[in-house]
Amino acid sequence: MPVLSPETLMKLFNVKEEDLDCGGLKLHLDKVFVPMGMGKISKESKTLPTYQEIQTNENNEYILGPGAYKIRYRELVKVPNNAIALALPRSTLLRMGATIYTAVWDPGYEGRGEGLMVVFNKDGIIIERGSQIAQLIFITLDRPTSFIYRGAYYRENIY
Ligand SMILES: O=c1ccn([C@H]2C[C@H](O)[C@@H](COP(=O)(O)OP(=O)(O)OP(=O)(O)O)O2)c(=O)[nH]1
Repeated sequence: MPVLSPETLMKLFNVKEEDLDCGGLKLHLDKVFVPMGMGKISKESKTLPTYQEIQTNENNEYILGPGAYKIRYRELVKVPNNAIALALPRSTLLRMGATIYTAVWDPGYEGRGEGLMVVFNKDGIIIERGSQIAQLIFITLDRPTSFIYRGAYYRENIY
C-alpha cells in the first residue's frame, strides 16, 4: 500500500517543508521518562508503571545512560481514518547506539504519541530537547475501515 509522500503530508497536515523528512513527518523529542515499577497486561485490563520525568541540564540537553526510557514526541498528530503510521528512528540515533521502538499508530488516533527509546551505548547519549529523533511514516489502507482508534490513548497528551 502506498506510503504518503512529503508533498501529500504537507497538504494533509498543513505543515511546512522543514517539518518533513524524505519519508514522513519529523518527530522531535519533547519529554523523557523512566518507567518505575512493573506494568501489567492481562486479558481484561492493563496497568502502566509509574514514570519519573527526566530533566534536561543547563544546556537543555538530556544526558541518557544505558537503559529504557519512555519518550514523548512534540508533534500533535492525527492519523487519517484510512491510514496507519509507524515512527522510525533517525539513523543518527542508531549510529549513536540507541533506538526507538514503535507500535502501530492506528487510523483515527489523535495525540502526542510516545515511544520506547533504548540506549545501548555503554557511555550513554546526549540529545538536545526539541531535536528530531524519528519520522512518522503514513501507510494508506487498501480500503476504508470502520476500525477507528478510540482507546485509552486517544487524545493523549493534548494540552
Ligand atoms: O509507538 C507507538 C504506537 C502507537 N502509539 C499511539 C497511537 C495508537 O493508536 C495508540 C494505541 O496504540 P495500541 O493500539 O498499540 O495500544 P494498546 O496497548 O493496544 O491500547 P488500546 O487498548 O487502547 O488499543 O498509541 C504511540 O503513541 N506510540
